[in-house]
Amino acid sequence: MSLPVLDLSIYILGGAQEQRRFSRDLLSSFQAHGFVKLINHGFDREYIDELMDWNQRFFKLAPSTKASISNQKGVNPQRGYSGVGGESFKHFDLDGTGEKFVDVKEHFDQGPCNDASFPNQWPPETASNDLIGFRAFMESYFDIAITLSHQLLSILEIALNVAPGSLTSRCSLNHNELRLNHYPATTIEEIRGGHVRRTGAHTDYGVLTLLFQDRSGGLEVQDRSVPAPEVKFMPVAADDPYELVVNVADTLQRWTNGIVPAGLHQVTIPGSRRDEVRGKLRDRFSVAYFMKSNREESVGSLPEFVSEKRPAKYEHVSAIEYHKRRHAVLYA
Ligand SMILES: O=C(O)CCC(=O)C(=O)O
Ligand SMILES: [Fe+2]
Repeated sequence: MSLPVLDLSIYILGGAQEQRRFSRDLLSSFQAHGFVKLINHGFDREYIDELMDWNQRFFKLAPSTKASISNQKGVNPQRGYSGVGGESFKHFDLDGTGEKFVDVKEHFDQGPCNDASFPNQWPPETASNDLIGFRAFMESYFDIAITLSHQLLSILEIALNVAPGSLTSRCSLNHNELRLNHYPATTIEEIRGGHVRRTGAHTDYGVLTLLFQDRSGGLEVQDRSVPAPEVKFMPVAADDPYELVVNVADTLQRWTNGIVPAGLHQVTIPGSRRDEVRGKLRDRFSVAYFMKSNREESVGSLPEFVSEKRPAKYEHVSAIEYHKRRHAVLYA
């Protein structure tokens, strides 16, 4: 089975009927998989190539340069560089052994420009480190992704039959986050060995996540056709790095009172190599943009989605408090 691929230009250029159909298709893919793939999303190929190029250039920086902008470990939103082993999604320990896994990835996290509460940390840009223009590009990507994420959320409002702005107004401050991921080269043996992974199974905390991935493969989403309590995953094809992978995250699940559940996902051995017992895995790059709620907004069930038949499942807690609670587990 593969994820539905939707063409956003059908919505943008279409009439009312095409727009309604697109919004229904978006919602139904989210409900079936927690995920969808988009083409004609507005980012052209050169721009995505450039994004992936900056991603590679950032991680080629000297370890001491990356360390000079280290993220301060803790519950706050991440800013700057995190090295291998910084995170471990132990709480989604699906085999129930309670053992700690190390996620073999390094990442760079960025929040809104001029965020006084959680300021960004930028690497020095010099001719010798090949990074001149990094910050300007990353800030431009952050801004364009704001527009796209709002557009997708407003399309979902149509499908969910709620008033325009019911969801998007809760994201008006764009307290979003952008992450560059680098998974260093490893081996199949090491991952099969059990204590090393790329990214353990998890859901994202925000509203929607927009992801570009290179051609390496390894991203998997939960196969919801398999009944609980069993959890099985299916690979997300990685043959087209220009497709945008979009997934539902916790806040949207909570706001909609479980009507649009967050997509559980992980990064592991690529699907095409699932049957191999040994061999090298080349390094992998991805860029995740997390659309998030305004920090002080509640991430409890919204009244629009609560009824006598469907009582509220999610308590009212602010988005920033929710983020901190999830983060506390992440670094546990
Ligand atoms: O690298 C990927 O494809 C997924 C990354 C991811 O799940 C995340 O950064 O939250
Ligand atoms: Fe994720």
